[in-house]
Amino acid sequence: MALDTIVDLKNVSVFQGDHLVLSDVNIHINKGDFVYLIGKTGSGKSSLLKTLYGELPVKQGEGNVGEFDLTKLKRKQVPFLRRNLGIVFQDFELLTDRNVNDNLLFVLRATGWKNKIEMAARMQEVLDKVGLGTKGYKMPHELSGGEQQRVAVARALLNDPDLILADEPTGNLDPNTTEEILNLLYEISKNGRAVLMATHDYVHMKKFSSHIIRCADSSVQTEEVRQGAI
Ligand SMILES: Nc1ncnc2c1ncn2[C@@H]1O[C@H](COP(=O)(O)OP(=O)(O)OP(=O)(O)O)[C@@H](O)[C@H]1O
Repeated sequence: MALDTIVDLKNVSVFQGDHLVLSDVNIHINKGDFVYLIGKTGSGKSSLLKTLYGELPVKQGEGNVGEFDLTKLKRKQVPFLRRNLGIVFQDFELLTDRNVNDNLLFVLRATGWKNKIEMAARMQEVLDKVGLGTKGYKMPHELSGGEQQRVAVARALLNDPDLILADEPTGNLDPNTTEEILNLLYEISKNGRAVLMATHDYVHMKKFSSHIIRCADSSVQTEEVRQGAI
């Protein structure tokens, strides 16, 4: 794979059980790319993301995410794949019984960090990056939806992933907050990572030049889009 390649799928079929969701999927994502994943409800967006984070196996075709060959991925390797990814969901999925710092600490510990000073420094770094440098002591319920999603983005950045996968990350947010989160994800992609984001939000999509992957009729098409072109 070329050095800048983060995702490379060739003729991949995506199954949910025996049900063929997508066939002949060809996708190439490089460092710096900000890619929207669109398509009607049930067209296979989440299934495609699940394939990329090792939740659904690649049984047909060839697939690589970073250094990982998805066709050869064993169950026990999935956590290592996920350490190289940041995943953000629509409903934030923060642990509600602990504050922001402890949410981040939980992930650091689960991914092998041991040194307390290094962990504290990394947590501060990612919170600063999402503009929540002073809110580490807050409980999730003390934060707005947009702030909670920023925490989820901070959490996704902890292990400095090459690829952020976001499944409708702005689905529960108002338009202004949506724009803030999109700006944040866009900026992250421009710092040498890639972002693949499933969305139904066609309005905000116009704001960025980016690539689009469209799921329809059991297949995907890739399009390039310029500002205002949709
Ligand atoms: N766990 C599952 N078992 C079996 N079939 C599933 C499962 N999850 C999804 N499917 C089916 O796979 C197809 C694709 O679903 P998927 O969730 O990937 O679509 P989506 O584009 O993400 O939809 P949405 O926009 O509603 O999130 C649908 O037909 C759905 O019914």
